[in-house]
Amino acid sequence: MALAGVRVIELAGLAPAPFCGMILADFGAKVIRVDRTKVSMALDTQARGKKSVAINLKTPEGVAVLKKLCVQSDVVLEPYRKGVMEKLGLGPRELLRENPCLIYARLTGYGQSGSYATAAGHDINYLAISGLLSRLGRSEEKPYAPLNLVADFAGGGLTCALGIVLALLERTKSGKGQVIDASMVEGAAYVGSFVWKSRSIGMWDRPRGQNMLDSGAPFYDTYQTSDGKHMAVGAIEPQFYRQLLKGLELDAAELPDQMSFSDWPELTKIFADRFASKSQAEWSQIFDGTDACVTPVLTFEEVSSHPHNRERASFIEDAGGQESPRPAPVLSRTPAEPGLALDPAIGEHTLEVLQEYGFKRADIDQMLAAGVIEGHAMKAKL
Ligand SMILES: CCCCCCCCCCCC[C@H](C)C(=O)SCCNC(=O)CCNC(=O)[C@H](O)C(C)(C)COP(=O)(O)OP(=O)(O)OC[C@H]1O[C@@H](n2cnc3c(N)ncnc32)[C@H](O)[C@@H]1OP(=O)(O)O
Repeated sequence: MALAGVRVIELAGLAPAPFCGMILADFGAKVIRVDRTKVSMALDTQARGKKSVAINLKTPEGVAVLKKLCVQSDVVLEPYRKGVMEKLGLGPRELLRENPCLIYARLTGYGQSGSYATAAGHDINYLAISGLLSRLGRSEEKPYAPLNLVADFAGGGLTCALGIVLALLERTKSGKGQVIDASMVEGAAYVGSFVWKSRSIGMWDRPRGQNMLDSGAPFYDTYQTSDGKHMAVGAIEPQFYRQLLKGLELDAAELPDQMSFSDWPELTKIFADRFASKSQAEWSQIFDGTDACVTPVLTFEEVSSHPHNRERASFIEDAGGQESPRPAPVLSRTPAEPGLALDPAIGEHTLEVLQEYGFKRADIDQMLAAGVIEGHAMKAKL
């Protein structure tokens, strides 16, 4: 796998950093998640392929253990508020001094500088400050955050993973590590570059929810079918739009022009009436195999059995029978090989990992007894 041999220490976090760690693990890195002690359940639902060690960082011994793990690794991924790692004596200055090859990734909402740097926040706040949230939502409605996908995952975890991979690549030339300041505000804004930069061609001149790609256009929206399901329509280009009209059995000559903004609400009603006349399965049969850019809106229960997804094996099942998406993209020679085992319990690999990193068994036992670290026992308590 592409990242085989890369050792990552991931400090347990809420959602973006765990996703970043899972991407690295999916593509072959050895990712060790550092959990707290005395917690009964991991909140990390993105733990595929990771190992878990439980360390109490409120003890000097615990901090020393983490330091030893970090300086022997390639990457440290930390999801805390600015200043937390410095307070522990584990800031980038300290760790890079001991291991100049270390890549130190800091994944936060607001970044390491600026007046919001130490403020608490979540995806919706970062999205708001990026400007993007103001553009999301339907006409005459308040801004609407599309789950926590944009800032936490696209602008956060994924962008941070890109930063880590870039730093690993650069390190092959310079031999040096570096610090990655991954701000979810900036990551989200960057993911939104198209929106920013396509203002120059008038793509977003109209209010929220009245533009081509924000549910303003009748040919780029979802429609309810007679069985209460939905179809997604993305027929932008004229040749595809013609096929949409053909499938809907509508005559272009009797309709307003596709790009007549003022007629979009009327056209949307016409399309809505048509879609409401047949079931999702009937519309799928009509549009499958055409270039009308019309597809059924599938539920999570339906995706893996859809022929296209099934043919590509786009979804995988873990040992507990839970389905999830296969890692993307697919690399031809060194594809990801996602672990299918159940997610690690907290501290499941403490002993194994510490021994691998050079700790003596007697020292491990002494730290276990003192509550500095926790091991397998936690699994039984879950
Ligand atoms: C009813 C509630 C149920 C909750 C269920 C949750 C289910 C998951 C839901 C996922 C929702 C995802 C949402 C939508 C998101 O947007 S997640 C993104 C959140 N934002 C970020 O990650 C940005 C960066 N992080 C932060 O800004 C902050 O960490 C935070 C998220 C605001 C949380 O702040 P806060 O809890 O005060 O923590 P921090 O200031 O980071 O400090 C962490 C403290 O914990 C300590 N710590 C860490 N590891 C250990 C350890 N192993 N052992 C002992 N202590 C540990 C650190 O030392 C630090 O302590 P201290 O410096 O405060 O004394």
